[in-house]
Amino acid sequence: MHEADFGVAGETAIVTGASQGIGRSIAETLAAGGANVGICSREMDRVGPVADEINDSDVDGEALAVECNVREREQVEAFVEEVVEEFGGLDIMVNNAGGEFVAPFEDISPNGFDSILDLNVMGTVHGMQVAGEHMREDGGGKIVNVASVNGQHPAPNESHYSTAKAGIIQLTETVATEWNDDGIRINCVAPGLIQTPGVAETLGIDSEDMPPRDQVDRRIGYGEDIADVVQFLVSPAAAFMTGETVTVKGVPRPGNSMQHDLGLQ
Ligand SMILES: CCC/C=C/C(=O)SCCNC(=O)CCNC(=O)[C@H](O)C(C)(C)COP(=O)([O-])OP(=O)([O-])OC[C@H]1O[C@@H](n2cnc3c(N)ncnc32)[C@H](O)[C@@H]1OP(=O)([O-])[O-]
Ligand SMILES: NC(=O)C1=CN([C@@H]2O[C@H](COP(=O)(O)OP(=O)(O)OC[C@H]3O[C@@H](n4cnc5c(N)ncnc54)[C@H](OP(=O)(O)O)[C@@H]3O)[C@@H](O)[C@H]2O)C=CC1
Repeated sequence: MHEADFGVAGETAIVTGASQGIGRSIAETLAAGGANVGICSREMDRVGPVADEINDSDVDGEALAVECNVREREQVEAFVEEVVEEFGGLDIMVNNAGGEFVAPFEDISPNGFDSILDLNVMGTVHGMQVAGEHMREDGGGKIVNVASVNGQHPAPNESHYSTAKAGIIQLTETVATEWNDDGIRINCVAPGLIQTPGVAETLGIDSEDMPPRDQVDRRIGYGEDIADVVQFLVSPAAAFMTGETVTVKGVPRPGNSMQHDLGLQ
């Protein structure tokens, strides 16, 4: 009888942008599943306590925090190297670090547009290329990129971010075909609106009284909604999936976008 295997125990994973929000949920979930996790953010003061909390808990996975700005190639190289040395390899790379500001297209300067492309697209390119090199040497691995429903549907006032996230979806599909022979599976997750500190700051919304996770409608997402899907994508259960983008957005609505969810569209 076939039994599905969603396990990650004993694997080594990297999660970028894990001091809070979705990245933190992914790191905690993989560590609870028994994976060792290397996590980064731009500030050790913010990401260090997340690793401490994982290491002080009773989960099987260990955590290593490293200060790393994913926009800086050399920092990504040093981060990945440190994790490989600490845990003896690299099986899973989750390119989660990303972000934006909200502004009409005509008000976004070339430098402003470029900063969002650099953070989201080039941050992912650095993570994929640096991790990919280690994975090729080790005979394979799994990569998950974090895009957004905004890369799939129009989202007014987020032209730079939507362009970047659409790019991440295409990057996933294309490189998955190139690296298939190296045993590297690459997939993407496209979250709908997820309650995180970043969203609270960017959109000024918080959701103290969210319905429980088993309710799909009338709520925005939890970080764990994304983390569970990421764990599936890097597990043996997803062995026949590569180059895919999995949308995780609760109840589908016409013109689904974050603005729509917020009643702004
Ligand atoms: C629906 C939303 C869902 C949310 C999803 C999330 O991802 S939530 C996650 C939310 N959390 C995060 O996003 C956290 C991560 N955020 C970051 O890393 C950075 O804040 C950054 C990448 C957004 C900018 O990085 P950086 O160091 O390069 O910043 P910098 O200060 O050097 O500015 C560069 C250029 O951008 C311009 N500009 C900036 N703001 C605005 C604005 N509001 N308006 C117009 N323009 C703006 C600025 O003027 C400058 O252009 P200029 O004047 O030289 O022509
Ligand atoms: N929340 C949502 O509704 C959605 C989010 N997403 C995507 O999910 C991902 C996570 O979003 P969310 O959790 O909401 O974001 P948050 O802003 O809450 O968290 C972002 C994380 O990324 C880190 N980070 C930001 N910039 C960098 C950088 N240059 N280098 C390294 N780390 C960085 C931050 O750490 P620090 O500040 O300490 O550096 C923080 O840990 C992003 O890619 C986002 O675009 C997609 C769709 C919806």
